[in-house]
Amino acid sequence: MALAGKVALVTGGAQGIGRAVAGALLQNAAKVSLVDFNQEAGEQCITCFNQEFGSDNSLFIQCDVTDREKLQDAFKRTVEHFGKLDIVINNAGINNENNWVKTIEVNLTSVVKGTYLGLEHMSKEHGKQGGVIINVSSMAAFLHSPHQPVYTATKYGVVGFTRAIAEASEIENYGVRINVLCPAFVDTPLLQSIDQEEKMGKFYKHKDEIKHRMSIYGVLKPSLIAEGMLKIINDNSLNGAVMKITTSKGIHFQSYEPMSA
Ligand SMILES: NC(=O)C1=CN([C@@H]2O[C@H](COP(=O)(O)OP(=O)(O)OC[C@H]3O[C@@H](n4cnc5c(N)ncnc54)[C@H](O)[C@@H]3O)[C@@H](O)[C@H]2O)C=CC1
Ligand SMILES: CCCCCC(=O)/C=C/[C@H]1C=CC(=O)[C@@H]1CCCCCCC(=O)O
Repeated sequence: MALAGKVALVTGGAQGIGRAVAGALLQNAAKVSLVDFNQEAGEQCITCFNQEFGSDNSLFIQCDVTDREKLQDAFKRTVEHFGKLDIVINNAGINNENNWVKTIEVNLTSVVKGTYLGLEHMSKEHGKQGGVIINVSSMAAFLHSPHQPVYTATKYGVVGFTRAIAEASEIENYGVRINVLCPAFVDTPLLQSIDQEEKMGKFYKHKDEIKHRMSIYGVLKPSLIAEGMLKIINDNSLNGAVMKITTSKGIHFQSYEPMSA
């Protein structure tokens, strides 16, 4: 998919990985709708994007992705503002083992809802033109963290859901490619949650073990994750792909044995 003129909706787009991929999309002449519940970060981000890329190419919508009606409205407002939708990046995520119900709601339930909303606005079954959806998981889906069991579960779930709905999209000819991206540790504010007992709960005592893993595996730059996302968007052959991004191997893909009878 050529990016110029394309419209992308990015959840969690106000900071971290979401902001990085939004900036990369704007640099390639796409238009972006940032859906984030952090009003201050969203306004600050949009101010920067408007200065760098012009005020007609970015939109900030304050929205908690766990509020289904507000998320549905965010998609509707994005299409009303830009006239169409081509790319959805379900990126918003948290690390909160203390409030693990919320973690499931943000990291998994909202990714499912965002995927279905993306299909509503892009799928040929709804008379639309097709598009691309990227769901953000984690390398925790391959190297589980004993100190983040629910975070790990949500990221496993995002991989499984994405692979399944991608095959459904192919079978039903939705015209929408759906892929999942699994980064290792990335240098974003999310990592601050490791030092927050209110987020880590009873696993807080293991924070130094997580930091030790970070020292072993390294910490990636958000720009590399954005590079991986653009690769997925630009490669029309990718559907149901599981992209992994690590310090040791860079951007690569998980391979799976064909399903046996
Ligand atoms: N930072 C890391 O080491 C890694 C992050 N990831 C995943 O990447 C994604 C992005 O994470 P980061 O950029 O690192 O985090 P971040 O905390 O820097 O940014 C996340 C953004 O999502 C927003 N957000 C959180 N909950 C929301 C909600 N309920 N509604 C709307 N917006 C909400 C936040 O306001 C923030 O702007 C997440 O899914 C995370 O699990 C995956 C692997 C590693
Ligand atoms: C800690 C809060 C933010 C969580 C970010 C995240 O998703 C972390 C994932 C890590 C959890 C357990 C792990 O060890 C995950 C990283 C695994 C990296 C594996 C790299 C392997 C390699 O380089 O070959």
